[in-house]
Parts: sequence; C-alpha cells; structure tokens
Amino acid sequence: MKLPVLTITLNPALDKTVTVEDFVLGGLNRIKEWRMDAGGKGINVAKVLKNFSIDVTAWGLCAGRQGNVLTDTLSSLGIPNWFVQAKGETRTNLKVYVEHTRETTELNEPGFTVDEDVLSQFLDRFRNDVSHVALVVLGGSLPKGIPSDFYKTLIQIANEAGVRTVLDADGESFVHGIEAVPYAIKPNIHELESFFGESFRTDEEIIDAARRLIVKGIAYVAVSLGGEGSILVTKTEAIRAKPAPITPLSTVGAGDSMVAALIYCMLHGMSLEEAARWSSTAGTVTALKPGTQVCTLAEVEEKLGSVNIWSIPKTTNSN
Ligand SMILES: Nc1ncnc2c1ncn2[C@@H]1O[C@H](COP(=O)(O)OP(=O)(O)OP(=O)(O)O)[C@@H](O)[C@H]1O
Ligand SMILES: O=P(O)(O)OC[C@@]1(O)O[C@H](CO)[C@@H](O)[C@@H]1O
Repeated sequence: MKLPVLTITLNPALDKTVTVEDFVLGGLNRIKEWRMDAGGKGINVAKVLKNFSIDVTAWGLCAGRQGNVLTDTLSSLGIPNWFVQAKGETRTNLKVYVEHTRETTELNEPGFTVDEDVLSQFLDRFRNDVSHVALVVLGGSLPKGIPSDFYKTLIQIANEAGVRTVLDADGESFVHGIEAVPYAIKPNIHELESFFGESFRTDEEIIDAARRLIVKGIAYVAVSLGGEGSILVTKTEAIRAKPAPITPLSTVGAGDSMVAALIYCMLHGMSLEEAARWSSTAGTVTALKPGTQVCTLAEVEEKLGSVNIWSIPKTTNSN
C-alpha cells in the first residue's frame, strides 16, 4: 500500500488577493478585482500534490468560521484533512497586486493564539500516526502560543519513526528545525542569508552555504531565487535552474509549488537534474496565475522545456 504525504500548516490562512491599478499610499484605492483562496504553505503544497495525483493528507490547526471555510475547501478539492480547532479566527492574509508595477505586496495577519490543550491534541495524533505516512512537509509561520522549537519536535518524532521531512520555514522556527536535521529544506535566498547573517553574491557562495547545512546531515537543500530560479544542492551535486523571463501575476505559492514538485520527483526516484527542472517550472507556472492558485501537472509538463538547467561542478575548496 502506498502511504500518503502529510502536509502540516499550523497557521493557515484565507488568502484575499485584491487587484488595484495603482497604489496610493495614504489615499483611497479602489479595488478592481478580488479573490479568496485557501492558503498557508502546507496547504498550498497539498493543493499541488493533489493536482499531481499524489496521495496527500493535510493536517494543521484552524479556528472559527474561516477555519470551516478552509477545511470545506480542502474537502471539496478531494484532500483529506484534519485540523484541530483553536479558539479565535483563522487569519486572512491580504495580497495587493498593483497592475501598474506588476508587484504583489503581502500583508499577513499573525493568526489565532493556540493553547496547550490544542497543541497536545495535535502532538498526540502526530506521534501515533506519523509512521503511516511517506513524508511530512512542515511549512509556514507558527501562531502565537506555539514554541519556536515546535517544528524541531515534530522533525525529531518523524526521524525516530524513520519518516522523511521537508521543512519550509523562516526565522527561529527554521533555525531550531535545522537542529533536528530534516531530510530536505527549501529556504529562499533571503531566508538562507538571514540564517547565516551573510549575503551571497554568486551561485558558488550559495552552494557553499547549502553545503554547510548538508554537513549537518540534511540530504537536500533547495534554494529558491524568485525570478532567477533555484539551486538544488546535495552532498555530491549542485544543479542550477533558470526559468525563461515571464510577467508574474502572483508569486504567492510559487515556493510551495516548488516544494511539491520536489516531493513528486523524490517519490518517483527522479534525478536531481530532473527535480531542478520540475521544481523550477512548477514555481514559474504558479507565478503566472493570479492569487494563490497553483500549477497543474499538465501545465508543468508543457513548460518543462522552457527552463535552463546546468550543473555546477564542485571546486577544490568546496566541502
Ligand atoms: N518572477 C518569476 N519569474 C519566473 N519564475 C518565478 C518567479 N518568481 C518565482 N518563480 C519560480 O518559483 C520558484 C520559487 O519562487 P520564490 O523564490 O519566490 O519562492 P518563495 O520565496 O518561497 O515563495 P512563496 O513563499 O511566496 O511561496 C523560483 O525558484 C522560480 O522557479
Ligand atoms: O505567514 P506565513 O505562514 O509565513 O506565510 C503564509 C503565506 O504567505 O504563505 C503562502 C505562500 O507561500 C500563502 O498562501 C500564505 O498567505
């Protein structure tokens, strides 16, 4: 029997994307169009995996009416889900797309506050059931009330059960998560730079930083570089992917689509080169869609040829 991928979103959101022609700071801005999508990093990964016909289950926490909207949406997409109800309300994250500049500005709410009872319900089921999944994806910010080392705890439990984990977080939860040695991580370049407190100017510097994480035991580091593409690094290989230039409509969920495509490639035993091609294309296809809509398998397959891929050889001074 094939085991499902489990995605975890502890601070999900309804993403409200509004389109304005121009943005006047301190003035009245009329909204031309708006849309609502189920959001949060793990949820976006689940949406893509479902589109890719991978068996996926979404877990997390939610609250209030918006939480019901979120779980109903997941169910209507055919994604089995289990979200422990916290007190309060699931957040709305506002994404403002300005047509004139073609830029999206994100305003993310902090979300609900979690009490110990909710957290222990979640942890108990995770402990009991984690051995029944193929892989766990942990993504996004932590709501108030959850200790910053919570991803670390979950990764430790998964590691003990022999289940691979993919971590996509930032700040303290990323730092602690790394301590538990996840199987794979997907920082964007800003998250990687803030982790090391350094800025990286070249691909070689990024690869060197990724290998400083790989020596800790992480198998797979995927660094996303927005419109510049990505670099996938393992102990023995480094592959660079660069998409053809596009005019993005919303890059929200592009990183999550990349994570989902990486998992698709891992589960199908594809090479690192193929994983670089697939994951970069998935991110780019999602960036071409408005709001938090994600790529489908057919759309990604159609565009696989439009990304440039090359290998970056190890230099004598790299680890
Ligand atoms: N402007 C763009 N043009 C082409 N491809 C893009 C663009 N932005 C993102 N992508 C694709 O999506 C991938 C992930 O993007 P990005 O680095 O922005 O992730 P992220 O910061 O984690 O995003 P998010 O957290 O919003 O999901 C990139 O590696 C690239 O392949
Ligand atoms: O506030 P967090 O948890 O860091 O990020 C949440 C979020 O911005 O990430 C997703 C895109 O990756 C969106 O669907 C969602 O609104």
